[in-house]
Amino acid sequence: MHVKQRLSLHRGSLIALLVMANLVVLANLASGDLKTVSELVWLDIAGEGGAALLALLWIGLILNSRPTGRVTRLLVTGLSTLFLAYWQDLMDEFIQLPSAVMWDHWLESGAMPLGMLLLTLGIYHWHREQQAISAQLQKRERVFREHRSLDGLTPLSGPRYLREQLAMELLKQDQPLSLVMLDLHCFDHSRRLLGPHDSDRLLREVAEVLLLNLRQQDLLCRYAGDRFAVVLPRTGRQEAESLTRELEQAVRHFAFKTQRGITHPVAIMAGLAVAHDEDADSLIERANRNLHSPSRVA
Ligand SMILES: Nc1nc2c(ncn2[C@@H]2O[C@H](COP(=O)(O)OP(=O)(O)OP(=O)(O)O)[C@@H](O)[C@H]2O)c(=O)[nH]1
Repeated sequence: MHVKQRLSLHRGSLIALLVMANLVVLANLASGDLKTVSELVWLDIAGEGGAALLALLWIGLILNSRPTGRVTRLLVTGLSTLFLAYWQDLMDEFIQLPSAVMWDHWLESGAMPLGMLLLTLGIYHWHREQQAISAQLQKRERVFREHRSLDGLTPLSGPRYLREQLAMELLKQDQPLSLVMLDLHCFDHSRRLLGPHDSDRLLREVAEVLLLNLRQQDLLCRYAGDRFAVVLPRTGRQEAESLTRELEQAVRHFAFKTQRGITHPVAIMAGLAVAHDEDADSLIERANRNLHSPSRVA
């Protein structure tokens, strides 16, 4: 989003600040007299004017980088109040107010602590918001790191994780467990036809299609190059066969588009193994073997 678009989201706050700043100028002009040039103290003008300008700059930076909401409101209101205190301080340098006028003291001395208080509240909530965001980022970073160490191409885990998860599921002896191996048909041919970029994207998109067609409890892993493995916990033969058919159909109906917009047909072969009394490696081996058997099930 452009700076202009972002600032337009906060148009109300900016207009309110402009109106307040103008009112302060008008109130000073209406109540006091302009000082002569010889009465001006340039160092004070530079210091107070600089502070007011910095407060404005901070408001601009916050409005440009933050979404609307409570934290932004607190920060901007606090900084605007501080700006008004400095602004009145600056007016004092140009306009002499009669000693009977008290509102300028209130504006200078009252607005400053109020602005600080609002700013502190805003920073406190900003800090909490940042903690929540950091916690989420850490989680994502961990997931990303784990996945990266297993498979750099798809957002899936690799064969090591598959074996670990299968071993865990196989411990639950009272529940049926199925494993489906899925292998892209003639992927070597596709890779040569499509080139490395499109064939990589094909693998990623097939992984997404498969994920979309799985249930919450299922686990999809990338077993090797163009081979995927699906762990189906609490699933017996009949249900596993029906899920396998659905996965095959989903991939067959997937119209992969090359970079040039041409549809490239995709098909997948499946091998299903229902767990008996065995370990993860033997289950994987049987599912792999069934990829090449006409019945695809054992
Ligand atoms: N683009 C890309 N290709 C890969 C990747 N990993 C493996 N491959 C390719 O996948 C192809 C797998 O070829 P094969 O094992 O012969 O499989 P296939 O061509 O599908 O043959 P069938 O399984 O018999 O249908 C090889 O050409 C590998 O180079 C990868 O990460 N990206």
